[in-house]
Amino acid sequence: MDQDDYEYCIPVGCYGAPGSYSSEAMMTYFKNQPITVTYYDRFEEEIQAVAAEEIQYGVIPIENSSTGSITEVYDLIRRNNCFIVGEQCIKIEHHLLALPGTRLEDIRTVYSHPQGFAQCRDFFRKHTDWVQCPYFSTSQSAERVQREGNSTAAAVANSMAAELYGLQILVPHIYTSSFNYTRFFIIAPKMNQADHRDKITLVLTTKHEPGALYHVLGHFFYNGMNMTHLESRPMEGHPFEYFFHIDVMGSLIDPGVVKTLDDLARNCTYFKILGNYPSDQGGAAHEIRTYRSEIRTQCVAADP
Ligand SMILES: O=C(O)C(=O)C[C@]1(C(=O)O)C=C[C@@H](O)C=C1
Repeated sequence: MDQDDYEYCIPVGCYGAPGSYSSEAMMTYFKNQPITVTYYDRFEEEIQAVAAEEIQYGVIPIENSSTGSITEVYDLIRRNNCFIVGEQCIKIEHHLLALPGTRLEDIRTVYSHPQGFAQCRDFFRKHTDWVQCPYFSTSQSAERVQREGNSTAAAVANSMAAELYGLQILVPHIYTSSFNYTRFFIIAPKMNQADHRDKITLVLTTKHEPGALYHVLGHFFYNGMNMTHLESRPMEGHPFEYFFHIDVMGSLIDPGVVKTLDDLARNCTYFKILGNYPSDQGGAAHEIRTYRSEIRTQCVAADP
């Protein structure tokens, strides 16, 4: 590789370390594109690096299908000057990893990202004598078990981490829900201008009065815009008042969508578009849509 090749690489930030689910999402999203990766221990450091334009993109988890939103990331994206330019869903398959030769009865301590523990709640209910130690990412938890050479420790992480850090899969598939997916945001210092962007993420506040949110939702309903996510986050210093983070299908290229959002913004006390980007159409997103329509069909069949 010569100097020109290095200059061509896209600088991407990623949470955790090689083998983290975030790195899996990054590799899927940037497949076949030359990237140079900087890993971050904390979501905040990564988001600030994007806002400061130290990296061109950041890959960061936003919500899990079983345990819900990674609320800290919502707050950080809102507070820092960065935009959502893409999304990537991946299937999450946690295993219990330990040093080769470790027996299940030897385990005393388990390391993982808090989401790893939350997504394997039923498994850990059977092992209440183990100390659950929240650590950075799942892959850093695996790396710690290897580095410390501790045969009473284990980590919750994926098979890629097992391979990278020389651990054995002591108990496979320890996640509670077999339908376990995490959605990641791809963030950047500037908005995505791609033609095929079809999803909008925005944040707003309303007056503290009856029906305020109902009127917000009405704008989407009357203009045929499908809302796919609503998250309320507390407003610091204003007890029990909220920022509403909303994902809705639409493109800012469409004048009808722009008019709907203009009208909506006029009725809000705060309004910011955090991104307009192409929705994930990949394998995991397809599995989720298929599962959803199967469930809907079953519900209709059960309720004639
Ligand atoms: O720890 C990792 O490997 C991560 O990429 C973080 C993270 C998360 O924060 O949700 C990502 C996906 C899984 O849901 C579990 C952990």
